[in-house]
Parts: sequence; structure tokens; C-alpha cells
Amino acid sequence: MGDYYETKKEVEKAVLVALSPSRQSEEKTDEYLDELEFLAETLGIKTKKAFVQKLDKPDIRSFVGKGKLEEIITYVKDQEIDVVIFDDDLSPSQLRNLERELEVKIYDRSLLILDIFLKRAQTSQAKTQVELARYQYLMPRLTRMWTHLERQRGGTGTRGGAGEKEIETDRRMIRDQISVLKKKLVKIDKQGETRRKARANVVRVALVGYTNVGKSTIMNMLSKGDIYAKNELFATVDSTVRKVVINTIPFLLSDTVGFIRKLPHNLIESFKSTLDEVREADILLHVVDISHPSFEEHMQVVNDTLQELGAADKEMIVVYNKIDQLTSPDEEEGFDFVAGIDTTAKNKTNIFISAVKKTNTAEFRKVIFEKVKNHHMKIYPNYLAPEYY
Ligand SMILES: Nc1nc2c(ncn2[C@@H]2O[C@H](COP(=O)(O)OP(=O)(O)OP(=O)(O)O)[C@@H](O)[C@H]2O)c(=O)[nH]1
Ligand SMILES: [Mg+2]
Repeated sequence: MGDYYETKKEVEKAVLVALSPSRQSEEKTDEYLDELEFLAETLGIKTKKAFVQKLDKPDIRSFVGKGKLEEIITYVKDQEIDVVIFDDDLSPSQLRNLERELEVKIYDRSLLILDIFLKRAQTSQAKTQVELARYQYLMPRLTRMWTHLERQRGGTGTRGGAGEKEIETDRRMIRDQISVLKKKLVKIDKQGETRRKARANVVRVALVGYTNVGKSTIMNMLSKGDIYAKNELFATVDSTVRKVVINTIPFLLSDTVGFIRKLPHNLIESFKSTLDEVREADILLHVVDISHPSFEEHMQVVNDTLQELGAADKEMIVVYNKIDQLTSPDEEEGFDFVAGIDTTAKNKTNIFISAVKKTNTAEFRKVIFEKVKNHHMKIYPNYLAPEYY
């Protein structure tokens, strides 16, 4: 094995590889690729080209068929590509085969997301959660190249390629790490539990939504804070809680990690405690980027994830954000005409805003106030709530 991956260049060049099953439209495939490109960009990786193969199921051996793989290999060599990114998860044996044939670094969707989370995590809880998920993911996938790269990352460095023996050593080390991290998390969880219990006498509201929809922007708008909000996927990985007061009634507002299609399962598992903010909330603000062509699918992903967390039946305000980017919404008709918006769902209130242009935000505050007030009155039945002004 050569040392082609030794030299670290400033910007890595990537090709994307995706399948296009017959049931999926071309637009959908393109959109998924755009999302994958955006994810790669978040890690500072530049996409040079995307390869799509019409296949209903991934090839067991190499994800794409033989002919397509040859095409990719040629391109990777000619264009000096550093990374090949697959839009689905690869099995350990697919990863091994592809690595051998492509001879460059390989990412699948989960690993890409895990690395973004790793880069973004700030608190020790989030860092521990991501590290755990990442190790659990890597464990069955340790290959010579990964072992080698991980050692480089860890600064231990090995000369030449790692052998089977080293992989075995690393596997043992990772197993130990996993149990250390699990213990650490239990301890952090206990502290978090105490902190959350202390908040039992305050109404709790949680922002949820697909990544990049504007949750942190809304959090900042409501709490006048300065949370990292950026046109990047997973700008927020840690959950942040702020106290907000609307018209004399206080509540706690939490901003959490965004959801995404095919979020690695290990990641949801280890983020469960961060997502306790969501599970324990009285009211959810489900933020939707209504200007995104796939906003309905994104909503579905969020609702499914909420279901998984056991938080699907909570009272919810669906906040359709970024209306400033909608092409020609009919002012007269309002936005309810937009296809796919369910105005009949119980327990749900729809509101249309632009957090950036501050459109309809007074109305938004009012809707939050009314709902928070109801919960506040349950905790403090004698509270004389003021009328909203
Ligand atoms: N045009 C427009 N852009 C917006 C609006 N609200 C937020 N944005 C932009 O959308 C991008 C993402 O905003 P964030 O607040 O970081 O989104 P988020 O949901 O917290 O994203 P993650 O933390 O990555 O999951 C930023 O570039 C914001 O400036 C809006 O009402 N209109
Ligand atoms: Mg955010």
C-alpha cells in the first residue's frame, strides 16, 4: 500500500456516489446529492463530480456495479481525487473491497455525519456522545487504512500500512474506549437529570426541526442571544437552554441538534439524553424551511424521529420559516394553500414567519405566549396572567 494519503492537502477533492432506484425521480436523486455535497462542504471537502447508477439495490460486493466502479476508479486516478463519498451506508465488506480498489479515503453517509458532529460538538456531553457513536460505528469497519488514519489523527503514527495485528490491537483499544465513554455518559446524564429536575416548575419549550431550517436564528430572535447560526448543516450539536420571558411569563427554550434523513442510528441512541430536552418539553416548536423544495419530506423525517423519541404527541407549533424566500406567495390567500400543510391536525398550530426579515414575528410571539400561558397556569393556578399586548 502506498503513502498517497500521507500528505494532507488544504482542501480535499471528492466524488460522490449514489444509486438511483427506479421508484425515485431524477429530481429526488439530484436533491439527495445536493444534500450530500452540502454535508461534505461542511467538512471542508470540495465535490468535483457525482456518479449515479440506476440500481434498485446496492451491489453486495462494491455498492455500484463493476462497470461503474471502473469508471470511478479511472476518474479518481486521473483527477487526483482524495475522497469518495457514498450516499448510503457501506457494509464492512463493501468498505474493504472499495478501499482496496479505489485506494483513497472512503466515507459513507453515516461517517460523514459523525465527523461533522465531532467537529461541531462543544460540551463534554456532546463530545462524549459523538465519540461513542463514532467508535460503535467504526468497530466492525476497522480496515487497514482506517486504522492507519485513526492513528495519524491520534498522533501515534505508524510507518507503512497497518497490519492485521495492529487492527486487532486497535479493536481492543476501541472496545475499552467504548466502555469508558459509556460510564462517563452515565455520570454526565445523572448531573443533567438533577439540573432538569430543578426546572420542573417552569414551562419548557423545545425547538426541533431538520438541520439548517433556522432553529438557532429563532432562538436568538426570541432570547436576544448569540448562538452560532450559520448556513451550514449541523451548526448546532449541543443543546442550549435559555430563559425567555414573553409578557411577564417566563419559560425555558432549548435549541437542539437538527435532524436529517438517515441519521446514523448510533448517533440517535447516544444523543438520547441531549434529546431529553425534547422529550421533557411541554411544547415543541417544529421549525420548517418552507422555501426548501423537500420541506414535506423533512417534516416527515422530523415527525418520525420524534416518534422514535416518544415525543410525537406533544403540543406543537409548526413554524413555517423563511417565507421571505418563497416565490410569489399570495398575500391575500395567506400560506395555508401551500400544498402539504395539514391545517386539521389536532394539537398543532401553524404559523408562517421569516426569522431573518422579522415578518409576522409579533404574531408568532403571541401564539407562543398563549400556549405557554396555558401550561404556566397548570403549574401556578392562581397566577393572574396579563392579556397579551
Ligand atoms: N432567508 C432566510 N434565511 C433564514 C431565515 N431564518 C434563518 N435563515 C438562515 O438559515 C441558515 C440556517 O440557520 P440556523 O439558525 O443556523 O439553522 P438551524 O436550524 O439552527 O441549523 P442547524 O443548527 O445546523 O441544525 C442561516 O444562514 C440563517 O441565516 C429566514 O427567515 N429567511
Ligand atoms: Mg442551530
